[in-house]
Formats: sequence, C-alpha cells, structure tokens
Amino acid sequence: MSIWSEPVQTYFSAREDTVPQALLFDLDGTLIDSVPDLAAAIDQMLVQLGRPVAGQPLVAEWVGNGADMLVRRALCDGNDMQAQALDAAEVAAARALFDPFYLEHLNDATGVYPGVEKTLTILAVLGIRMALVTNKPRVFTDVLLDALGWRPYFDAVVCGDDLPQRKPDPAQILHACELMAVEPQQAIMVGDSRNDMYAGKAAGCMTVAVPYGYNHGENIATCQPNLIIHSLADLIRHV
Ligand SMILES: O=C(O)COP(=O)(O)O
Ligand SMILES: [Mg+2]
Repeated sequence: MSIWSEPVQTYFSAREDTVPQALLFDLDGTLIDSVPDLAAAIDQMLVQLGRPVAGQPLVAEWVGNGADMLVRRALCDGNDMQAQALDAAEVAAARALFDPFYLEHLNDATGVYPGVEKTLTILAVLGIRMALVTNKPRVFTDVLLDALGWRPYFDAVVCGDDLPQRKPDPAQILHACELMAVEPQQAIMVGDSRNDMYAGKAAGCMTVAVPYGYNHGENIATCQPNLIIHSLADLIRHV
C-alpha cells in the first residue's frame, strides 16, 4: 500500500510512470518558525542605525528572498524597488550588524512547526530521499541544522548563496534533484511562499504549500499550488 496521502497519490497517478521519489523542503516558514530570531536580529540592527524597530509582523512579510534582501527591505520599509537600488556600502554596513547577531541567536526563539519532526522521521525511516532547498545563506543554515540535529534527514542541502540563482529560480531545485539522482517530475516541493511555488513549478515538481508560514503578506492559494496542506503530516497516510 502506498505511503502517500490520497491527494499526493491522485496527483502522481494522473502522471504515467511517475511516483514520488523525493521530497524537497523549504526551511523558513515551512519547517521552522524563524521570524522571532530574525526580527530580533533586524531590530537590533535598526536600533544601532538609529532607526525605529520593525517588529515580527513586518519582518515576516520581508522574509523569503534571503538575508541580503531581508536587510535591504528593513532599510527601506519593505519597498522592493528602493531595496534593490540601495548603495552596496550601506547594505554591507547593515549586514555587518545583522549577520554576527543572527548567527549567535538563530536558535533562541525559533520553533519547529507541529508535525515536522514526526513526518521527517517517518519519511527517513521509509527511505524517502529528502532535500532542503532554502534561500537562507549557508552559514546560518549549517548552524541551524546542527542545532536542530536535522542533518541526517537530508540527502542534499542547497542554500541561498550556493548557486548564482535563488528561488523563485528553479536552479536550486534542479541541483538538489541532481544530487539525489531523481527527476524533478518525481519530486515534491513543499514550501510556504511564492518563491517555492514558482521555483517548484518551473522545475516540474509537484508543488505543495503550507499556509502557516510567510508569504509576503499574501495568500499562498494565489500561486495555485497543486496542493495545500496544514501540516507536513498530511503528506503521508496514517494508519
Ligand atoms: O532566508 C530567507 O529569506 C528564507 O529562506 P527560505 O527559502 O527557507 O524560506
Ligand atoms: Mg520559506
């Protein structure tokens, strides 16, 4: 009997010769609620720059395109056009305040979403290949994975600064699939944001969204994922 839940089975049975061989997971907003620690790091940076703090709700809207874009958005009140046009020296000075603080405090108040540990454990026991595909920079991801004890779960880890492209570009997903020796059509991309959904679709994966994370203040349903689940546990059949 299939280990996959009914909607997952239905998606794949409509595609001849394909069964799910691997899962690719986004990190922030999908597996972990990292905004408390990200916001603390952003806010202390803003205070040192003599600016008003942002707070968790705004930081939650700015997360998703990597640390550099998060810091840029914080410097421009979330205005993406201005954020992209910022002076490199100004960004570097802000990163010099954000990075060491976040590295030191990245697992202080960060939580793991319900259903995550249990599902990762079951999938690992069943021998399903799994990858982490995150826009978070490598230096933070490595420390977090070790702190959480999650490294053994993943056959591949592709971070935001590992390749020239980041999600929503499909390059990280394609690379992770290559590392796991699976076709993207046989893989499921699970994420919380439009970046994950667009990257997953472009790569040819089944796209599964969780609505509890961060999606720039928008409803993830507008990205038309193949499936929306409320817990990772909904991916598999429970008997
Ligand atoms: O660092 C970020 O901005 C978010 O990373 P994610 O891709 O794991 O959601
Ligand atoms: Mg995310």
